[in-house]
Amino acid sequence: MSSLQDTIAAVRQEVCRLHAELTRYQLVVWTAGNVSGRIPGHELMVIKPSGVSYDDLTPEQMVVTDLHGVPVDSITTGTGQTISWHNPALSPSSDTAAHAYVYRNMPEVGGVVHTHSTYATAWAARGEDIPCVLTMMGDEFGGPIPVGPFALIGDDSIGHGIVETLKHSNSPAVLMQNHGPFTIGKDARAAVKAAVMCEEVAKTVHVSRQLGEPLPIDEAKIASLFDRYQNVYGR
Ligand SMILES: O=C(CO)[C@@H](O)[C@H](O)COP(=O)(O)O
Repeated sequence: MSSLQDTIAAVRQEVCRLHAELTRYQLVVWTAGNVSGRIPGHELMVIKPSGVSYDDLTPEQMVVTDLHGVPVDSITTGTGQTISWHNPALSPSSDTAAHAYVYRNMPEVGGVVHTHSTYATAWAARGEDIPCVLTMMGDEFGGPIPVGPFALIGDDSIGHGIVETLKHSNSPAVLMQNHGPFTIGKDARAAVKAAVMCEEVAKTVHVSRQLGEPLPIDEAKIASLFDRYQNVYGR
């Protein structure tokens, strides 16, 4: 087996496994959320099939597509060698074009996640950024979690909204207006972590607002928190 086939098998395994984290942290209901991962070094990504229950997902069902979201089952290398793999007879997620747009336009991104987690989606429905009023937010998001534009599902308009919003932000999460959170990371696991943290802070800031006005954290302290967490924490 070529190293590309090994890499595809490993990313399929990881992307499949990470969907169990979406249910473990109660970020999704039914089939309403998806994880994808880039195949490093190739114009390829792996994403879950559309409409399959999380409990039934297997690594072999993860769909390999190009970075326009079109399923592909082989590539021809620069040396003329054809490398092929098996794709399932399943459509890729309805959010594939959005994920693919992010990979095309943010080369540093290796994983994308979408959920409809309750509190983050409630903020998205109101079209309001989540203000940075928690040290956990300074750590993970480096500022507020921004709202992206309303966009219809199916083409790359969601992807365009994600990229245009996140390129002006430290945040790995964007709340697409009236829709829900999309998160990015250096790999699929990091994007899942951002989705978990996004829901947690959306809930806490909402609860805090019920009690009064949360206290802001000044910009310099947010920058310091972000720098420590991104460059020192866990090393
Ligand atoms: O956002 C949406 C629809 O609002 C999607 O996330 C789907 O609900 C999940 O679809 P598949 O990944 O199963 O196509």
